[in-house]
Amino acid sequence: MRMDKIAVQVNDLTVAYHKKPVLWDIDLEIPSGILMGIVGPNGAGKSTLIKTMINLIKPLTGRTLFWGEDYKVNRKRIAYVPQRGSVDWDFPTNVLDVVTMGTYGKLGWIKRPGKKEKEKGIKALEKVDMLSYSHRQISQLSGGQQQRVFLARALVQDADIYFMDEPFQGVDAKTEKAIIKLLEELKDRGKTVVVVHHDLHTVPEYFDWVTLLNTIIIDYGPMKEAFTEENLKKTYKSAIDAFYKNHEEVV
Ligand SMILES: Nc1ncnc2c1ncn2[C@@H]1O[C@H](COP(=O)(O)OP(=O)(O)OP(=O)(O)O)[C@@H](O)[C@H]1O
Repeated sequence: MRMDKIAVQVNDLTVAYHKKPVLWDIDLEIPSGILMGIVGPNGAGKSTLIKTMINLIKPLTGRTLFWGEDYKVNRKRIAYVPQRGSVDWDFPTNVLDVVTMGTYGKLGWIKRPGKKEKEKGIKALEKVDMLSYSHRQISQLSGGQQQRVFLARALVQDADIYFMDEPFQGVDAKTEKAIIKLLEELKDRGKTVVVVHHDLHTVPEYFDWVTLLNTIIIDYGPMKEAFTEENLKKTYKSAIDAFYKNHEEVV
């Protein structure tokens, strides 16, 4: 694969919490311009993988390169939408402010968002159908609305790579459709989109690449090649075994 076609390169990445490895010797190459799902059972290390790639967690070994360079060099080109549950929604701020704050990556820390940034924020809110909530406190939003606000915030950043940790969690079917449409639009504009996803049924429909993770990488690649029954069995085997062990008395 040519270097300029690879957006992200992960080498020998091992991560542990309290000395217990949760990611083991991860090697992964993500080409530019794909829409990729990361799947695996609960606790497989999906969120940890994304967070480690973008320097939020320090690995024991290994590193991640973006377009062949360190994360720090490319910080402004990388957007991250965390899991909704990991954010303090009681923070006293309104929807438009949260969204315009997404432009900080471009503004630097000192400058406050001005008229131009506000206009960008409004456009993004319009795109996710949340404009009428722009002055609402973020504590007064439903789960699906929070998710849309986060998406708008990522959109104003106008990054080249988007990492999203379970963007469909707790949203209704209509919002899910709207989000997937946006992700496809990003891809059509040449962006790289990486999404932690839970629902195996929708994986082939939503994404064109998939990574199967369970502490180690089981496989990754184009959907047809990687999303096979055998790979799925390998990925979920320990989870299935654990389920039957816990339910021995009832099965
Ligand atoms: N801050 C932390 N301290 C200690 N252990 C952690 C921490 N964060 C995650 N873990 C553990 O690391 C493992 C991987 O967690 P991670 O959240 O990356 O998995 P995941 O695949 O995203 O899970 P899920 O699908 O349930 O969200 C789990 O066993 C989890 O309990």
